[in-house]
Amino acid sequence: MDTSSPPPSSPTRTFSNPPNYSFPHHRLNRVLRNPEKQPIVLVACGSFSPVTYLHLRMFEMAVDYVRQNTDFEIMGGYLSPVSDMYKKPGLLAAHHRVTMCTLATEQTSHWLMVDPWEAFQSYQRTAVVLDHFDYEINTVLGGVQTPDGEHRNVRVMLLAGSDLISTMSEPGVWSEEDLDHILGRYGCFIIERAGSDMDQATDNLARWRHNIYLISQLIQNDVSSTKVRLFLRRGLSVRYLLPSPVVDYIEEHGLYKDEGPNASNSNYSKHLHHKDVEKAKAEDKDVIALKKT
Ligand SMILES: Nc1ncnc2c1ncn2[C@@H]1O[C@H](COP(=O)(O)OP(=O)(O)OP(=O)(O)O)[C@@H](O)[C@H]1O
Ligand SMILES: O=C(O)c1ccc[n+]([C@@H]2O[C@H](COP(=O)([O-])O)[C@@H](O)[C@H]2O)c1
Repeated sequence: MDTSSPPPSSPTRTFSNPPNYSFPHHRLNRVLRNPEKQPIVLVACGSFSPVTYLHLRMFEMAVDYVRQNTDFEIMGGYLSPVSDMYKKPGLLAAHHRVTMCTLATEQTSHWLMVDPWEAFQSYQRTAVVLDHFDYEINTVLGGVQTPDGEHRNVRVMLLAGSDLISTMSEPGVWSEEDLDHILGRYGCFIIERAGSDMDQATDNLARWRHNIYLISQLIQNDVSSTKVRLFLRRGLSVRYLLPSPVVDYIEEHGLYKDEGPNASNSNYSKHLHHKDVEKAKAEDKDVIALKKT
């Protein structure tokens, strides 16, 4: 890794903030431990309906990978739950998803944060979300410092599962310009996901290979929010699949007892990925299996 390469400059976009919004940075490390390293921040975009231990584990896997294989230093990590306007089936209202992510990060982690910026407004493309982080961290906060007080810009990087990255090769889901922005300018860490071939997922993204870091799952975990929602609908326990405060919150508020507001939403077809079709098929199989019990 060439740490002398210039960090991405702040974008020229203007951003619309939700009412009463302030960028969370209470756990952002503002001083590099090692001045030779390039400071980065990890951003995971997704539905988080609900957040699971696997979503949190993705960050820990990235920490180990970064320490062992790169010249980066991680200054912070963020979950960025998607807007209600994404209208994906099973997508619970943003305030519940943000609260669950906040419970999970504040009560089980010392360094992860939740940014509600995209959740509480109209749908924002991932390229715009990453620009928002770049703007807040490098332009508004002024980046970070070395132990000697030298300024450094922080590189924002996407953290995603291999199912999400494989949608980047599917026609009509992501714009070419946005892919170049996300993978060319920022870069990403991809966590292997059961049922999603990592090499196939990145085959068509070869021109950005230098900015794509593939992380194998050494302990396989195929928990998904879809399966958790299915269990909850069937009255099955999800304890120890999700952080306890999240399970308690779901129980207290009686969440996920039905299929949710977007169950048969045809508008979502714009975003309907191959992986969702596969998941829907798997869910059908699981329902049949559960009915037999
Ligand atoms: N088991 C997993 N292995 C690797 N990555 C995962 C896993 N579960 C989720 N992710 C990643 O976490 C991010 C957020 O995912 P998301 O909220 O869509 O979770 P999900 O479990 O895939 O949800 P759903 O089942 O509702 O589609 C995405 O980048 C996704 O690829
Ligand atoms: O920016 C895009 O064009 C784009 C296209 C498809 C998906 N995304 C983002 O990827 C995430 C996918 O979440 P999910 O739950 O559908 O796996 C979510 O944060 C979306 O906003 C983003």
